[in-house]
Amino acid sequence: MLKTVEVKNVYKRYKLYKKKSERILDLIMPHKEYGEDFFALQNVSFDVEKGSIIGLVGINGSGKSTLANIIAGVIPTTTGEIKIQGNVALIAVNAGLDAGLTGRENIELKLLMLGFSKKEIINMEEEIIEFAELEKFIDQPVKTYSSGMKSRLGFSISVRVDPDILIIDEALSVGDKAFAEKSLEKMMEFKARGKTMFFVSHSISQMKKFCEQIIWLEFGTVKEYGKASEVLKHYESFLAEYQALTKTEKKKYRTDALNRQSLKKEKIL
Ligand SMILES: Nc1ncnc2c1ncn2[C@@H]1O[C@H](COP(=O)(O)OP(=O)(O)OP(=O)(O)O)[C@@H](O)[C@H]1O
Repeated sequence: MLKTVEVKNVYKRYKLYKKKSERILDLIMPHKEYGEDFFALQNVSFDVEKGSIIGLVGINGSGKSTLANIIAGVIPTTTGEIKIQGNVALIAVNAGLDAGLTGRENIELKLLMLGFSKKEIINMEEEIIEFAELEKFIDQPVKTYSSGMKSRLGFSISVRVDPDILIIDEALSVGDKAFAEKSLEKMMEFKARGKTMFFVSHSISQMKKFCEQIIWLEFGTVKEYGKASEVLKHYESFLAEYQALTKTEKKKYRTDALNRQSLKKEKIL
């Protein structure tokens, strides 16, 4: 089978600064290493076959959005390799929308950037506005939109553009139920057409309905990758155990993991 996404030994490091002055010092004197290294992703590797529907799960801060953004090319890796066959669209709240422009201007800008002609844009525009249910508001600045409206606009542009790989990051959780159902139908259509899709959500029931495989991230590393029914079963029992911890135990669990994410990786990076 053809691989559409290959992720190899990917690390993503963020610098955490205690004070603004530290950030500035780090910029002007990088050799002194101000700030603390924090690895949102550590040694992440996996392959995805064309037409797969992959769910990304993990508790808050486990690195799902970071990974989604890296696959979409929105942010770079620190080290590691990403190979993508085809074009990718990321749907996330606010992703790729310019808040100062109107909804219509955002549609036009995005389509122009993707290389569509003026004539094609005119044809696509009305369909996008209708699907997003934004008719009356389309000429208002995006900064006046609710998060549901932004998510509807982002979703509608991305699906109309018809990408080879579609990444949906929690986008459905902010819209209303009717739009979520309409979007799910659209995603089913994509699935039937053999597109590759990544789906980030905290909703296990949506994952069960939709995904064939699951990547479970835990504090920046891949804990499990495999058949959805199996990985979700393990993830659900982990969640039950985690939720049963006392507040202090939960805090310790998170602190220990966060400390592991801050360890120096000098040999690798
Ligand atoms: N720009 C940044 N600078 C510093 N740390 C960051 C930055 N972006 C993300 N992080 C950290 O990286 C880790 C992973 O974040 P990410 O948003 O990918 O997690 P997530 O699994 O999507 O979380 P959630 O389920 O809460 O959306 C978190 O600890 C987060 O605080």
